[in-house]
Formats: sequence, C-alpha cells, structure tokens
Amino acid sequence: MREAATQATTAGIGDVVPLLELHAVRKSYGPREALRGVSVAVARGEFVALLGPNGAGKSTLFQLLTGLFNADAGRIAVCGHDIRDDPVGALAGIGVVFQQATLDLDLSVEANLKFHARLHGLGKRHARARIDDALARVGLAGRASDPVRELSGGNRRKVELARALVHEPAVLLMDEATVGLDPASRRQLLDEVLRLRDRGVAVLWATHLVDEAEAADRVVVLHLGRVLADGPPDALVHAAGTATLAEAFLRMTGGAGIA
Ligand SMILES: Nc1ncnc2c1ncn2[C@@H]1O[C@H](COP(=O)(O)OP(=O)(O)OP(=O)(O)O)[C@@H](O)[C@H]1O
Repeated sequence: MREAATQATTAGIGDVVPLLELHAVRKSYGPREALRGVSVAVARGEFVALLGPNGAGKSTLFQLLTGLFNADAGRIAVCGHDIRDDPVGALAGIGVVFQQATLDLDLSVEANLKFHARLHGLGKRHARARIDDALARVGLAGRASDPVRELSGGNRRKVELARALVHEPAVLLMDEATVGLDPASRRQLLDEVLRLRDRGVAVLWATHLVDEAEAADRVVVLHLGRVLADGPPDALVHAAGTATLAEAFLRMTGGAGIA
C-alpha cells in the first residue's frame, strides 16, 4: 500500500501533488445539471469528506471517478493519469467501496476477493498474499472460507473494504459506505480507513453524516452540484460563524440536509 502511494507521489513534484484531482468537472442528465464545475483534490495521506445532502451530486461524482461514464467537461486524474486518456492507468490507482453492496453472497469471502484480484491482473501467488493481508487488515483473517451470506452487515462492509484494498490502490473512494451499519460498525469502518490514511492512502469519503465529516482532514461541502466550501472542519465552522459543523452545514445548504 505504502509503496503504491509513494510511487504515485514521487512521480509528481514534491508531496503536494494530489493523487486524486478533479478540475472544473461538469455533468448533466439532459437539462438537469448534476455537477456544475466541481474541483476537488486529495493528496497522499489525506482524508477528505465529501459532505452533501441528497441530490448534491455525490453519486454522480463517484460514477465519473470510477469510469462508469465521462464528464461533459473538466478533467479527472488519478496518480497523474487522466481518466479519459488513460482509463486503465487511472482506474488501477483506485479502490472503491460502493454505497450498494456488490459482493456475491453465494461465494466465500476469499472467492469474492480472488475474483477482484483476477480483474486487476494479479498473479495467483501475489493475489493470495494480498488477500490474506487485506483480510487481516480488516480483522477477518479467520473468515476467508465463510460464505458472504453468513456474515453480518458490518462484516460484509469490511469484506468490501478488503476487496477495495487487494490491488493496493493509492486512492480509496468510499461512497456512503456506512449506510445501514450500527454505530459501532460505522466507527470501526471509519477508524480502519483513518489508519489507511495514516499509511499514505488518499481517501475521498462521501457522506451526508456530519459526524463522519468531523473526522476528516478536509471537508468539501457539495450542494446542488457546486462546491460551497473546502477546508478543515474547524475552518468551516469558523467561517460560517457557527458553534458546530452540523450548524455550518445547515447554514450553507439552507437546511437541505442534516444528520
Ligand atoms: N440517471 C439520472 N437521470 C437523471 N437525473 C439524475 C440521474 N442520476 C442523478 N440525477 C440527478 O442528479 C442530481 C445529483 O444526483 P446524485 O445522485 O448524484 O446526488 P447524491 O448527492 O448522490 O444524492 P443521494 O445522497 O440522494 O444519493 C439530482 O438532481 C438527481 O436527481
């Protein structure tokens, strides 16, 4: 993991070169503008929360980042690879946990991860080592042969995180990944991702939950397809003149979303 992140960083000039970069990204569905010129950057070892109420454009942004479709305008680059010119290079640097569960419930934990490893072109021996490492990282070392169907919701999310890590991405995308989890499981997942951040991974964590955003190095507030604020949680609270991030978020979005 560290190696992948380091390689990506040293390819640029100094530590400030972002591993994930969106510049003036626009996307419309027919006449509806979902993203109206969004710019966001995430550096190595940085945890950025993308905080937005329903309809802000978070899912659209993640769909662009995962190559599901192209932006109408603007630039997206991962580890210096433009997602339009070099989608394979860009997507190789990304690990994703989607909002919707995407595991095959009838397969074992290990089989799900093996499938992902093959998709990323990992050889058998390398895949074996990476899968063991990723499962140990999320505390599921002893569950490799269990059918996913037998795991709790919290453990299934951990398997999804392990799967996202198998190919050692420099950038981790978490799309409302804690939806449906109880508070303890939510905290565990957040803590694990913070540890990955500390190992150098660049994390973009989409959420509508203010308490999750409070743990971030920077919070990007997205509303109706525009970035309303981008900075450390304290700075956002200070700029809004409120007592809490929740109040600042409410004020910025006109009460459109709070949790
Ligand atoms: N396939 C689509 N066709 C038409 N409009 C869409 C489509 N997907 C999203 N939109 C619209 O684009 C805007 C942004 O939606 P998006 O789902 O990206 O927001 P979001 O922040 O992920 O919201 P949520 O938290 O509710 O998932 C909304 O106005 C939404 O109605």
